[in-house]
Amino acid sequence: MKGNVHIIVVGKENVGKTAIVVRYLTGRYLTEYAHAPEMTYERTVVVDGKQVPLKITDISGKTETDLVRKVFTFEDLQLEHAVLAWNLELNQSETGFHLEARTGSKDLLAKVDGIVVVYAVDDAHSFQVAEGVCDWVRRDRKSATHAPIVLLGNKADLDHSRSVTCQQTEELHWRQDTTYMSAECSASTEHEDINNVFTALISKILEKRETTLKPRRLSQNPLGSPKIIRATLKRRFSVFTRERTSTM
Ligand SMILES: Nc1nc2c(ncn2[C@@H]2O[C@H](COP(=O)(O)OP(=O)(O)OP(=O)(O)O)[C@@H](O)[C@H]2O)c(=O)[nH]1
Repeated sequence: MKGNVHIIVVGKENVGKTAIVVRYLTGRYLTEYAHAPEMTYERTVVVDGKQVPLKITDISGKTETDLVRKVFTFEDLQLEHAVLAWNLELNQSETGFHLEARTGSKDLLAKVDGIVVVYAVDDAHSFQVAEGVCDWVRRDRKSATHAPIVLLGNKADLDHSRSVTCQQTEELHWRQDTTYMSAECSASTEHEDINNVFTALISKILEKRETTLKPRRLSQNPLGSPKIIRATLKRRFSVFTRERTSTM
């Protein structure tokens, strides 16, 4: 296969992004993970019988959120959510404070093939963040980069302390978007659900790639059906027929 498939995983801190990625790639679950602003993993996976070179970037949700909140009064809630999930950094210069994408998130967004937005089912705020991020991504991305999005509810094993219902995901207005999918999983107890999510996403990306690359099919008969050809010829030659008739 030519070119790798690049997927990014984003979401509020502590929702289990790293746990999901590690579970998918190694089948293992660890209780603690080293925190890095951004980690990229590269593997070859088999999807739809094809060897797919895969790149997954796990973006930490840890931000200087409190500091950011103190300095900025967010008029745009979606931006606030994007800040929470995209690891934006607050920088101070002579002219004041600036928000900057520490990981080049916005540039990354233009280049990725698929996005997994994670929330935890026991953390209602993480769901709001995820929803805001999906809206922000859909609004921000260029029309040419309609990367499929998966909204993934993790920690499904914590059903007893659930604060996000399945109905809430179903009610999202952008559900009609064909590039959007939603699912739930538990990185701590299950491998299969996570595997299915990534497989479905990669499959969708490959399908999208094939339709974009496929050359436009030429019509079987470029001139049209015999009936149309006969009608066109008749129209063209009717001038001569009329002329001949008038001289008679
Ligand atoms: N109960 C339960 N705990 C989980 C699950 N997945 C992850 N965790 C725990 O949640 C905590 C956070 O997991 P991480 O994978 O580090 O979360 P993250 O979203 O990558 O966090 P940041 O790097 O801070 O953005 C860890 O203590 C995990 O053990 C899950 O499915 N169920």
